[in-house]
Amino acid sequence: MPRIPVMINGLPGNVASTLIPHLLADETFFLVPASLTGPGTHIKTFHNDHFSFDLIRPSERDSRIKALLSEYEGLIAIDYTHPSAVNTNAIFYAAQGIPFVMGTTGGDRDALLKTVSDSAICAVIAPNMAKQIVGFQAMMAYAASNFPGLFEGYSLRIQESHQAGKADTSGTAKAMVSHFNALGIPFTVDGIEMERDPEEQKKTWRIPAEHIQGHAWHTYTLSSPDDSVCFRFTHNINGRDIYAKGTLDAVRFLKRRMNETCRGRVFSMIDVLGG
Ligand SMILES: NC(=O)C1=CN([C@@H]2O[C@H](COP(=O)(O)OP(=O)(O)OC[C@H]3O[C@@H](n4cnc5c(N)ncnc54)[C@H](OP(=O)(O)O)[C@@H]3O)[C@@H](O)[C@H]2O)C=CC1
Ligand SMILES: O=C(O)C1=N[C@H](C(=O)O)C[C@H](O)C1
Repeated sequence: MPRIPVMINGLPGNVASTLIPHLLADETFFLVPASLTGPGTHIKTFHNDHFSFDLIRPSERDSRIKALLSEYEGLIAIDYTHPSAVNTNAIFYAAQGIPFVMGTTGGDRDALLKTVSDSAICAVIAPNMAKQIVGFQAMMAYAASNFPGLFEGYSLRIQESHQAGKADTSGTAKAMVSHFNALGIPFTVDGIEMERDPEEQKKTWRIPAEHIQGHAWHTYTLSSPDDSVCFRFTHNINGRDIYAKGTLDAVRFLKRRMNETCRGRVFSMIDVLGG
């Protein structure tokens, strides 16, 4: 089987950089030596221990993409960029016929789905690529559709802590809100409590010092009206390696769907888990 050419967009960002060794170590993939980067990035190349990438700013991408697409036929993009870039990047991929895995959170999610469904490509879009968290999301989706109103009357607290540089409220936490709504709890995403203060993260949350710059801690607490019952769901991720495996699975999944001539479809990570 020929290798799948993969373009990691969002270098030199944190998650995009974390993916490099995982892609290089897997013989399914061929790493494209170029990456879409932000308008404020002034370096022209990004090197890590084993590889060097041309960084392409938004103003340059239209003139650069044709050559890349003819050299790396069947290219699939992985996007870990910035919430402000989600929609413009998706429009770019769709216009260029590039199937993509969108890990980036934020933006206008309805418009994002429409961009893909109106296009000739498919995409995997998910605010969390960590397979075990996706499994938890699938359990919540199952409960929401099979036991509507199960937690009626309960109150809900959603707390999340991420590195100070994170631009938006956790996309994972936001996605969970709809499941809790279906379970009978009126809650809006404005109610999500965000922690971005490194001092609080160390003192109150007890997040290890070495992960203050890269962590994703989430807790969902449900309390009965008289406080006699409490349910608490917690997933605490240190570092970013956990996202790599799911992302690579998503690329493989997407390649299979495109080979089956599937077009204009959006898949979630729950679809990817199911194969
Ligand atoms: N789905 C998942 O499992 C996960 C999703 N995420 C999400 O991924 C995204 C990236 O996270 P993280 O790596 O920590 O963020 P970083 O800020 O570390 O990296 C983002 C990178 O994207 C670049 N960028 C900005 N605008 C554009 C653009 N228009 N086109 C291409 N690149 C651009 C930035 O450049 P510059 O600095 O110049 O702006 C930066 O290099 C976030 O939305 C985060 O929530 C994170 C972890 C897991
Ligand atoms: O920015 C991050 O770091 C993460 N972003 C995603 C989110 O917004 O939910 C996934 C994970 O929480 C890490």
